[in-house]
Formats: sequence, C-alpha cells, structure tokens
Amino acid sequence: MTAMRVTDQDWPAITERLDSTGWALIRGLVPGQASDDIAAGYDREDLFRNRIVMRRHGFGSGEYKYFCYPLPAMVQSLRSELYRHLQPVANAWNARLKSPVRYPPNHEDFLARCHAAGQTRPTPLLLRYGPGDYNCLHQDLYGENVFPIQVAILLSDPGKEFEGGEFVLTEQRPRAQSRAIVAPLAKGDGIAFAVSHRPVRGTRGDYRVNLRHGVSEVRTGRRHTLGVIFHDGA
Ligand SMILES: O=C(O)CCC(=O)C(=O)O
Ligand SMILES: [Fe+2]
Repeated sequence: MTAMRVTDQDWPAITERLDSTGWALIRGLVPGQASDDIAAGYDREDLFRNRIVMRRHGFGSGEYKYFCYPLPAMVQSLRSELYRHLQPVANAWNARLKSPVRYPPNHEDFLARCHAAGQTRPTPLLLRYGPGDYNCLHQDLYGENVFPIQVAILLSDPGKEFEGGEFVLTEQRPRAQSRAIVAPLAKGDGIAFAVSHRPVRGTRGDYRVNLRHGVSEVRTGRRHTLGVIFHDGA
C-alpha cells in the first residue's frame, strides 16, 4: 500500500554510514506528490494534538504540530517500517555503550514499553518554516525511554520552494570543540541521525559522542519537514 520507499533502500550502506558518522541520508524516501500531501495536512486541525510556536519557548522561529493517534497511514507505516531497519543499529549502539537496554523487533512492542512508563503521547511532528525562521540546535528527548536514532524527512524543494533552511548537525567529542555538518537533503529525502549520542571507537574502547540537530535560517519561501521520533512522550 505504501508510497514510501523504505524496504528497497540500501540498508547495509545506511547502517554503515550511521555507524561511522552518526547520520545517514535515505534518498527518495517519500515521492514528491506524497511529500506535498503530507505537508498540506499541516492546515488540518483534526490531525494534531498540539501546536508549538517555537519563539514562545526559545526553540527558534517557526512552528510545528504533533500528530495525534491514530497517525495518518503514511506516517504510521513510515514510523513502523523505519523502526524495523533501525532497531538492529540501535541495539548494537547500546551494546557498544554498555547500556543494558535492548529494542524489540516490532515498533508496537517498544511503544507498549513507553506507554507503560507513562510516555503515551505521540511524537511524530510536522514543522513549518517561513522567511526568517530557524530551529535552534536541540535533542528530541521526551522521557526515560529513548530510541537512539530518529528520522527527519524534507517535504519541500530546496532552491525552488525555499532557500536557506539547511538541516545541520553538530557533533561534540569529549574535550573537543563542536563541529558542524550540513546535510544535503533534497525534497523527499530522509536523514537518520543520533537523537543525543552515539558510540565512537577509540583506542581504549567505545566512547560517547554528543549530537544536536537544527535548521539554519530560511531566507525565502516555505519549508516543511516530517519528524519521525520512535519513542513516545510524557
Ligand atoms: O525541520 C527540520 O529539518 C528539523 C526537524 C526536527 O528538528 C526533527 O525532526 O526533530
Ligand atoms: Fe528535532
């Protein structure tokens, strides 16, 4: 049924990129028409539980809305299918970081764990930026239960529908300055990245590197993103 191209991605290559750099592009994840359809949903009040005006919270400028359950079919299938491919990576990261937490193969079972711990609110979100808007560097943590990888999907065409508004990551290694990464996303591309930290192999075993993500200022036009976070929120 799905218009999403999850299963036919090169998951071994994506896994290798995630392991070596903490982020990976997932090219052509959502076709153009489906991207437009998801973005057009922003104006439908019935799809969402909450609207956040970023400036009010010091998060940046622009706004976003959290979907309510049941999620739109496309968002629901993206979330459960992406989880299935990212779950082995998440388990390997936790093993390397000596965390005892392991993630079950099915997203539903992980959500049951979140819900039992009081994290019952859906976290997938739709973001909208206009000229002058930006998203400050942050980490999407919503409680004790954390799935360590998330996916953001660009729904607008850079250079055509908007200018500026680049997806950025910063990585901070222990005792070092932060370094910036600009992800070259096209419309419909996804980026999988570490929510808060990832393991890096050092001479004395794996150590923990911190990541944050955000969006540089949009200069012109309108930019929409779908955020897929796998843990639910309190
Ligand atoms: O708009 C973006 O590209 C960033 C969205 C974001 O922060 C997220 O999906 O968690
Ligand atoms: Fe985010």
